[in-house]
Amino acid sequence: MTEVLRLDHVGLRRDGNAILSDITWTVHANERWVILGPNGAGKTSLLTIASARMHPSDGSATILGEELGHTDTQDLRTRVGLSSAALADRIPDDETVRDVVMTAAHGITGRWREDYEQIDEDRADALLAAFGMSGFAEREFWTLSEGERKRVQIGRALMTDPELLLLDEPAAGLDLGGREELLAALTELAGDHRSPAMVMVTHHVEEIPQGFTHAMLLREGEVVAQGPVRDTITASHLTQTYGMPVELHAFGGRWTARRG
Ligand SMILES: Nc1ncnc2c1ncn2[C@@H]1O[C@H](COP(=O)(O)OP(=O)(O)OP(=O)(O)O)[C@@H](O)[C@H]1O
Repeated sequence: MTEVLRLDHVGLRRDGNAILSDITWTVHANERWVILGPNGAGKTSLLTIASARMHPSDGSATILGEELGHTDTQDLRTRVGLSSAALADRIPDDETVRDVVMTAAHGITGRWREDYEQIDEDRADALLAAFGMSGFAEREFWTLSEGERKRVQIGRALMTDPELLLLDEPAAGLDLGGREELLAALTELAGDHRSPAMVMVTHHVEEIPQGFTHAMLLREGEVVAQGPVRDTITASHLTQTYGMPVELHAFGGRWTARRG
């Protein structure tokens, strides 16, 4: 299966601190990864490298066959879909929902004088429909609820038909109903063979959608465990990752965790 992402001994340093250390990781086209780890473990930093928005300090990162540092990252970024709080914060308040999705075609937030074709508008509308947001296309983004915003952001991340989809805490801030709806949408996306490779960061094993195939556990910038989801999401690995005894239960293809 095609390799979409390969990190070889990647390290990241800021102000003399190691944020990521010796990360070696490969993602293939048919894989759906979940990344878990405590606050500050380096999850967002890892996605920032995987989305070609930051270069590693050590090692090499190859995204869709292009090695960072030896390629035009502007082009590469349009081939990687990213949904993150940092990106959502850059969306102007008065941007319409359709434009939030459509402007991803130009890799920007905030519609200005770019040219869009009917096909762009049709794709944006189809993505909004796929995430149950058809009736919201003309609304201003700021008027949406947190759950509605999250769904629009994932639609936006898919606008360029990316080969790699990165979701940073897509269920953060959602209520129970909103979370379950989003998980259903992600489960459907994960199960569709036309979907891109997916990597999702989350804080909760409860938020791992069914159909996710692989997991990585990070602690203090280092990999504690990675591999097929059933071998990786274990009580013993979570105990190591969070530095406290963790009790893990599986029920109907979903997990739940608490202090053991
Ligand atoms: N530009 C920067 N300069 C200095 N330190 C940074 C920078 N960016 C991130 N860090 C630090 O790197 C560490 C990892 O941050 P990162 O956001 O990747 O973690 P995370 O696992 O996503 O955390 P959270 O779960 O809280 O979102 C943190 O200690 C953070 O303070």
